[in-house]
Amino acid sequence: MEQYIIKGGIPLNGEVEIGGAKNAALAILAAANMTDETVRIENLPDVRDINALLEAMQDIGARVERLDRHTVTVNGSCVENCIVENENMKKIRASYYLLGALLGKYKRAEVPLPGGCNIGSRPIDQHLKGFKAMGATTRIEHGFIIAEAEELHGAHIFLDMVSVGATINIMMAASMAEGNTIIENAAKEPHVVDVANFLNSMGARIKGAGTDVIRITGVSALHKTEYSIIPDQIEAGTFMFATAVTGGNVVLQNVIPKHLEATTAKLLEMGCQICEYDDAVRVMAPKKLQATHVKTMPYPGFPTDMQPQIAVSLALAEGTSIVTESIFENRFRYVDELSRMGASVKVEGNVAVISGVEKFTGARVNAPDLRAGAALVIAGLAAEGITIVDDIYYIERGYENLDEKLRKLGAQIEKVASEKEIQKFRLKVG
Ligand SMILES: CC(=O)N[C@H]1[C@@H](OP(=O)(O)OP(=O)(O)OC[C@H]2O[C@@H](n3ccc(=O)[nH]c3=O)[C@H](O)[C@@H]2O)O[C@H](CO)[C@@H](O)[C@@H]1O
Ligand SMILES: C=C(OP(=O)(O)O)C(=O)O
Repeated sequence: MEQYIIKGGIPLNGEVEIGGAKNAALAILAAANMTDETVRIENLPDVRDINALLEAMQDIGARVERLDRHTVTVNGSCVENCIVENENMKKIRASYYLLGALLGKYKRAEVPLPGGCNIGSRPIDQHLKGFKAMGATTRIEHGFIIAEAEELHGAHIFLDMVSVGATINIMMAASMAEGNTIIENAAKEPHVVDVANFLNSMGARIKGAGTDVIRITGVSALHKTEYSIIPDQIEAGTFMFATAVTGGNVVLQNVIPKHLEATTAKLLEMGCQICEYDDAVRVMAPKKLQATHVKTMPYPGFPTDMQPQIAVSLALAEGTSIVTESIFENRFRYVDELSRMGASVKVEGNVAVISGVEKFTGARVNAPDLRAGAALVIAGLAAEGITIVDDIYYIERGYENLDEKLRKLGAQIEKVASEKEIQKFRLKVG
């Protein structure tokens, strides 16, 4: 089991390159199986979830070629059966995108019930409701969701809540259904738009992605394309809070500043200065962060995937902050770990009341999930002394070379795998 070991207290400084968006890339890879022609995908993050999905696609017969670390070609013409048995697909959330993609193309899909971060109950009833409205039957047997249809037809679908996964899944299946589909109360996240742009570049006819009404006219076949994935707004936001909390000054390259607006607005309220360029942003931290309140919301609101990172930063701000988590019911599991480092946070239901403290002190903590894990790394960067973050497997689901990127910004952080390596780090940093 690997850990991150961090000697905190160093302001981050310099430039960091942000990778492609995991949550866009996962859906785009699944959608790449919807044509018999070869699709080239660039700016793919090299993270565990992506590699697990690529492996599962190969298991069902897709031909995947890695041209370089961030570029693949996918050819789905050899997909032999639509039964996804790969064990890892139980663990990741985005395996559900194979349902929409395979159902759209082959009118049949069998996929394990998805996993992902343990941040709430995470039902997929809206995905299934959409498929049913398009003429599919769905059932759950032996841990698999089976969706099949004689033929898929367009439908008018109202989502009961704003769901990124359901919006994208329905959009994929509807791209190859007969006739017109309308998705109302659709998610507007940048990755919904990215997946729509990708499908359109393959010949799909999707309009309105990025608004809450998406209209899709089904086509009978999709064709080859070359596509570059958008930058990861959550990776970018994570580095922005890491900069803020360490009192640093960092330029993030390869970002779309518009996608970061909710994060930027909060950092400004907390006293940071932000400069926006065409495809970069600079974050300059103040001497002391100020408290603020935040509520997670679907895009363009403040992202739930950034909630632990802002909460950790507020725990070191001057004053009392209120963080309300309105998307997932179990996304404060990191708070006990943070308390070990000296944070003062009281959680009641979906609200955390955070009284800023003067400093954190390093401790050994567990990453309970992906973003909470990243947030604990941020806490370690700011803490006095040494922090060890266990279970970094979760963090690596969604961050490529987090330790390396932080080291380039001056942080003292290393990935270690044994007590011996931990001791070596302690001796090195003094
Ligand atoms: C792989 C991926 O892209 N994961 C992202 C995706 O997850 P995911 O697609 O699971 O999140 P959704 O947007 O679907 O979930 C939003 C809310 O709707 C509920 N819901 C959703 C679908 C459904 O059928 N029924 C239902 O009740 C969920 O429990 C949650 O409370 O969007 C989340 C919200 O931005 C992000 O935190 C995740 O990082
Ligand atoms: C919650 C997340 O991922 P997943 O939906 O894959 O669990 C995330 O990316 O923060």
